[in-house]
Amino acid sequence: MGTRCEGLRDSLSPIAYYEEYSHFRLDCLKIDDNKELSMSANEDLAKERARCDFNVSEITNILDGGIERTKQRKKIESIALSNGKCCDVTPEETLGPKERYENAIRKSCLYTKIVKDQVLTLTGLEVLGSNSSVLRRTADAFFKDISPFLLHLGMFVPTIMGQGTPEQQSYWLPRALDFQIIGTYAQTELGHGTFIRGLETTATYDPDTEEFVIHSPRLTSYKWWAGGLGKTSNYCIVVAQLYTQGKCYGIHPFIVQIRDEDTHMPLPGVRVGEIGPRMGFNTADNGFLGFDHYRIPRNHMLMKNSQVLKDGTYVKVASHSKLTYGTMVFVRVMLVNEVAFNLAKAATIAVRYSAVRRQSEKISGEPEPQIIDYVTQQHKLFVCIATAHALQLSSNWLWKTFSAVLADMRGGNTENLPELHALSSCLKALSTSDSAALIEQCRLACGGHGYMLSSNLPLLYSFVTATRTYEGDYTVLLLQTARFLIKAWEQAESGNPVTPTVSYMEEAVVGNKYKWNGSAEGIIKAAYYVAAGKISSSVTSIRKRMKNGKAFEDAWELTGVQLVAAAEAHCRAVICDVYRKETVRLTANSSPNVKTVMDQLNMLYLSHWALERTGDLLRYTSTTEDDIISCQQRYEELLAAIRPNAVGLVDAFDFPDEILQSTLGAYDGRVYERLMEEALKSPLNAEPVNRSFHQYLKPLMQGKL
Ligand SMILES: CCCCCCCC/C=C\CCCCCCCCCCCCC/C=C/C(=O)SCCNC(=O)CCNC(=O)[C@H](O)C(C)(C)COP(=O)(O)OP(=O)(O)OC[C@H]1O[C@@H](n2cnc3c(N)ncnc32)[C@H](O)[C@@H]1OP(=O)(O)O
Ligand SMILES: Cc1cc2nc3c(=O)[nH]c(=O)nc-3n(C[C@H](O)[C@H](O)[C@H](O)COP(=O)(O)OP(=O)(O)OC[C@H]3O[C@@H](n4cnc5c(N)ncnc54)[C@H](O)[C@@H]3O)c2cc1C
Repeated sequence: MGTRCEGLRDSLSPIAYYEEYSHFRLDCLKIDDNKELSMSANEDLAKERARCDFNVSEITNILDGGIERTKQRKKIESIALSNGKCCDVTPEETLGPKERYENAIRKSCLYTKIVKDQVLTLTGLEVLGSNSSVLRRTADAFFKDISPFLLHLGMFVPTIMGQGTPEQQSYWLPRALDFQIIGTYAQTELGHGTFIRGLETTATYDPDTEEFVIHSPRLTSYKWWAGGLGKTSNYCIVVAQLYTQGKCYGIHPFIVQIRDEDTHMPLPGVRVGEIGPRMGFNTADNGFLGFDHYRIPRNHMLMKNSQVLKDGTYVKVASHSKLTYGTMVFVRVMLVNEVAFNLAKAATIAVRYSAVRRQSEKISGEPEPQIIDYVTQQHKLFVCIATAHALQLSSNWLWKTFSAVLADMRGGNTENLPELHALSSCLKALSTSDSAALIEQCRLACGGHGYMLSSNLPLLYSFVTATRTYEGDYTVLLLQTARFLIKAWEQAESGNPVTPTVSYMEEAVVGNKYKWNGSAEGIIKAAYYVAAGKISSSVTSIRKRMKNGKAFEDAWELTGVQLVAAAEAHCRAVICDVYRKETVRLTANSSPNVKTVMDQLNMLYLSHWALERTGDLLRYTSTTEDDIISCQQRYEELLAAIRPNAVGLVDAFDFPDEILQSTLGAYDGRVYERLMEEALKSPLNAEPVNRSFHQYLKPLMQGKL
């Protein structure tokens, strides 16, 4: 049998090998008819569902944005899931890097075809319309890691939409949306990611040929990181320093063809490849890209915000200098939704597993309790459910804000752009950071089994932790928000009006201390006072340092730790506020039990953060130790109140098993059976004896090495 397994690899292509391989590995181990692998659902989970006291689909509808949207989502999911072979026969994580990439391309094409042929035609939807989050969610039934097409839809297409003229859009968008070309977004270089004004790739206009010459002058100017760049894309957005008539006009976006549309060979003057193994994103062929005096037509510069005329004259069209950064703002807004979705998956896995898993003894001799009955476990898990709600509702609110500012800008009004930039920066920073930390908390809450890739928690973590870095690093984005906050504080101090999200400053600049009251509104107000206190302390530090002779830039830099904390506190207060208001608004017509459980989750989130920040509350408000004690007591009561509904709450996220892709989190709770089934798929189990025994172990053990 072992010989049959070993011989097969040589005779088949890698993918065929892996598909074939899985069919007989069970007979290699002779356990394909193992009677112990029960097919019945877990009884504990069934009991949990029976004790849930609210209507699960009501909360599903709230999270989806209404009953009609739930229906639409389910329709799209069922079309996609019933077509095509969603899941891998062999887990993708057991494949080698090349096979894994090839498999990801196979699945991306399969999914794209299903979407194009069936979802779009049947439902009349647009790929990037209001249902993009549903397409993104459904895609997870096909990919455990990342599709190499993510950057095409996530950044290449949005950049053309946001930065191209109407003519450019009508030329490029139909080809891109029909997947006749596949693109990515190459901005970051080996030497610079954060400081984009320092990018080194040049685009020099040549009026004689009406072309731009794209060039990478040195190693550090090589583009680095773009997803789908290594092997998949034949076009990309390249962000480069624009030179015309001997002058540099700063960074601008260009559409650059990098591979032949027929042969897919890199074009002369283009050096492109994949950057090598990474902590995650291993199926996304993140790439490098360099140019040797590579020429592109003049009209491949995206010219909505500024233009280079045929004679080389530079014309600025946009009224705001930072509109070139528009794609980043758009993606930051999208990412809040993205991480809320991934956190909801992790919470579903960990809560269901915690209802199935029994461990230790609470009382000697008694049956082992479900681990979800330990209050410490509830403390780890329920905040994850609450945070997923908080981020989902904040993301919907941010999207509305983004759309309103975009509409204003279409009419030439960029007045609200700074506030949008400050908001999207801090919400991106905090949502990605919180989600990464809480997904890791879910993994830890699942003990040893959480460490299995088949639980899907490590993959979720490796994906989400990257979101904290890409599209603007956490610290860097909070410092951007801090710039806005400090200016707003100075405006409030001098009695000038400030924008809505910082209106709390008008009251706080007077210097009153806020008296704690444990209501939801009271905690939110206290959170705003903490933010105001931290902003005020930062302003004082900067002024003191400047008084002592420091230049503003140095004083700012030396106050950096406080500024980041101030921006974090501001953003936390905004999330608390939005989460509260949206919960009240969205449950106004809900049944009483739905209202109650949504309110409990909301209060849990607010109390959790009050307790996490007791030092700040004691410092910046009139909160007393007794107030903290009663807040702690309320928090523990909430854990107990939520406990019976915990499984119902994660069921309300409504993830089909195909999307969750987790041995620990499946709806039926057959955790141990699934763990064994997945273990048996390990390539190492395809043969009873591995050849390394004969090559190395046996000679070592017999002293013949
Ligand atoms: C159909 C088939 C399907 C197939 C299968 C596919 C599966 C998918 C399915 C569906 C998909 C649907 C789509 C879903 C999308 C989901 C999400 C998408 C995920 C995409 C993955 C992305 C991967 C990663 C990509 C990247 O990382 S790209 C690179 C990003 N890089 C950065 O973010 C760099 C960060 N740096 C900066 O932003 C800036 O340099 C800076 C830090 C802001 C500093 O800039 P600088 O010019 O130096 O400014 P300052 O001097 O600091 O400030 C001056 C001034 O400007 C203001 N400012 C700065 N930025 C902005 C801005 N953006 N807007 C407005 N104003 C800005 C700043 O506040 C200052 O103002 P003041 O002077 O007034 O203070
Ligand atoms: C998985 C993944 C996918 C990516 N995909 C893409 C893509 O498709 N296209 C693309 O163009 N790019 C992509 N990137 C690159 C990404 O946008 C950058 O890595 C990110 O913007 C951070 O920049 P950096 O790597 O230069 O970090 P750095 O800026 O070098 O940061 C390193 C450290 O320095 C600190 N730091 C930097 N500047 C300051 C400052 N002013 N003040 C205080 N601290 C500072 C940071 O906080 C951080 O701790 C991707 C990255 C990853 C990890």
